[in-house]
Amino acid sequence: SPVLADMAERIGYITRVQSFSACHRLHSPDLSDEENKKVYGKCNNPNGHGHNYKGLYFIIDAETGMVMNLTDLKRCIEDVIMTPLDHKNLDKDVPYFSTVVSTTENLAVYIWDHMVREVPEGLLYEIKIHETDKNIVVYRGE
Ligand SMILES: Nc1nc2c(c(=O)[nH]1)N=C([C@H](O)[C@H](O)COP(=O)(O)OP(=O)(O)OP(=O)(O)O)CN2
Ligand SMILES: [Zn+2]
Repeated sequence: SPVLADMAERIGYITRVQSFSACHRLHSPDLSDEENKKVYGKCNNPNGHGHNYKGLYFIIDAETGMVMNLTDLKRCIEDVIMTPLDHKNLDKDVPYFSTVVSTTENLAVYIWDHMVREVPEGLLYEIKIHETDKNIVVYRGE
């Protein structure tokens, strides 16, 4: 019997939430010190600051009754998020952010670009990062 009736007409979404901690400083090498201070304000403080980020990863649609096996998704998240980012200084430890400002928008793009290679084609729907309880960024690969 089919794992899910008329699957072709249905789209399911799953989310796996993963928290990770990292520190950073918002600073663009393309701007002067004064411009950096003006654009990024307190987040340009040379000492940096930390966040407990919370990321949510939505994957869509499949033929197996599972959108994607959550055990496989957990492994992808480990490789894409936890190993390179958790307990790291984003600006110093992650080569990508040596030239790209470590805003949450850019972090979402970084995670999308790396995650999209690891999951079956077309399944990654959205990266949503909670930088703080109030600051939330969504990126859908557009
Ligand atoms: N567009 C963006 N703006 C800001 C980003 C960002 O990634 N994208 N990041 C920061 C800082 O990193 C900062 O840590 C967040 O600052 P703030 O808004 O002050 O954080 P809170 O939610 O903790 O603020 P409350 O004081 O609790 O309101 C800044 N801007
Ligand atoms: Zn910050």
